[in-house]
Amino acid sequence: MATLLPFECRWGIMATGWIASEFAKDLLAPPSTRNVSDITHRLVAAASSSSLARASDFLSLLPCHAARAYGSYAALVSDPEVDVIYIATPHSHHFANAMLALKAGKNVLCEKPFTVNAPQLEILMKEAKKRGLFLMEAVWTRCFPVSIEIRRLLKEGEIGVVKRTEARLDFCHEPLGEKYPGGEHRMVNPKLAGGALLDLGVYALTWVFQTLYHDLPEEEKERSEPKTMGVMQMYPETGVDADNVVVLQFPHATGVASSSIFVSGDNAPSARFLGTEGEIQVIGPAYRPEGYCVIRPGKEEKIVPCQIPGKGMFWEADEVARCIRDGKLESEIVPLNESLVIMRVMDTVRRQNRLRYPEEIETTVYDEEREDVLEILSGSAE
Ligand SMILES: NC(=O)C1=CN([C@@H]2O[C@H](COP(=O)(O)OP(=O)(O)OC[C@H]3O[C@@H](n4cnc5c(N)ncnc54)[C@H](OP(=O)(O)O)[C@@H]3O)[C@@H](O)[C@H]2O)C=CC1
Ligand SMILES: O=C1OC[C@@H](O)[C@H](O)[C@H]1O
Repeated sequence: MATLLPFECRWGIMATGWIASEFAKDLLAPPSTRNVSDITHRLVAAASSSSLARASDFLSLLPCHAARAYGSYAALVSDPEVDVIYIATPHSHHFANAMLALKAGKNVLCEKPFTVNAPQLEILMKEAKKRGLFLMEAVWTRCFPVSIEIRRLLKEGEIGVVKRTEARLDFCHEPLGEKYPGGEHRMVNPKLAGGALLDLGVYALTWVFQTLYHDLPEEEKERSEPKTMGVMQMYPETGVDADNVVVLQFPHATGVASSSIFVSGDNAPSARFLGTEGEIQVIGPAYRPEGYCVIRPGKEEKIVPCQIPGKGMFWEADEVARCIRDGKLESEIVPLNESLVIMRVMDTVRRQNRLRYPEEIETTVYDEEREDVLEILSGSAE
């Protein structure tokens, strides 16, 4: 009997910072450790905009001996062996970097938040569609089996009708002054589109949208874009938001999403789905759910821990591989339109709080010279 070989997805990694390295390690973990046998991943190449040596160093720490190192992103997107580019640069650069990859004919998985604003994302979506390429925001959380399981439970009425979702991501683990000296770190740097909302709030909003919007019938989604009201407290040194609370009014339910670098996380659940017959709580941080708890009046609490054999980024990579294998241009788990609606919500909250980034990174104009402009702007040019 013929055995079907797994589909091999060939990756190029753009940038060599922290998350690029975490992603690469997960990508190269044997799929069997998570009971996956239909696809495999190969890391074909990685590029650094700083130097070729940095890309080589990055690869030398990984078990991928034949992978090629490039000293520019342009060289990476020209590699004919690469099927999909994973973009792991700061927020400010996503639009230009994704355009570079799409224009070179590459499928794209782009780190969160997708872009600086919704109009930039609309341009990326048009470009991908025009070229018949796959495009997805790397909201890895959505691809966790536990997220899929929670969505199923809510859909099946485990806690009745969900009337409110509350989600939060508070990320102050150290005194702020020590963590972000000089305000240069991407978390607080306006030139890199920093701030709690774009960096962390996107996860809290993801839980609101996965539970109050994702499973609505398509024809209902258009009239269900929520009314949005958000407040922010600013990081004094740089003027980006350090703390925010966003209230979303859907026709059928309410969402509250908050995120902060001022507040330290505690043991409270990172998300609560409140229904007419009980609630489900997410255990673990909003970006990396480790389990859930079902609470119903008069019944025993049910705690369900979920195993994560690694960091958990392989599940989004698996989703990308399967979509590419099946010729899909977008993922049903992380749909483009949902990323766009969330981006619009973040635009609204920024407008309400007068948080605007430098024009050079809010722009919807793309030209190849932009790469240099961005480097000068963020002070990273050598
Ligand atoms: N999914 C998740 O859990 C996480 C996602 N993220 C997201 O990943 C992205 C990157 O975050 P992270 O890895 O922490 O950031 P890092 O600062 O560690 O890395 C960013 C990399 O981008 C490249 N880069 C290109 N231009 C610039 C520039 N002007 N300034 C700084 N870096 C530049 C650099 O790589 P090179 O020099 O090689 O080109 C740099 O190493 C962000 O979008 C962030 O929101 C971050 C953390 C967790
Ligand atoms: O995406 C993220 O996840 C949580 C943190 O590790 C990180 O700062 C943020 O960018």
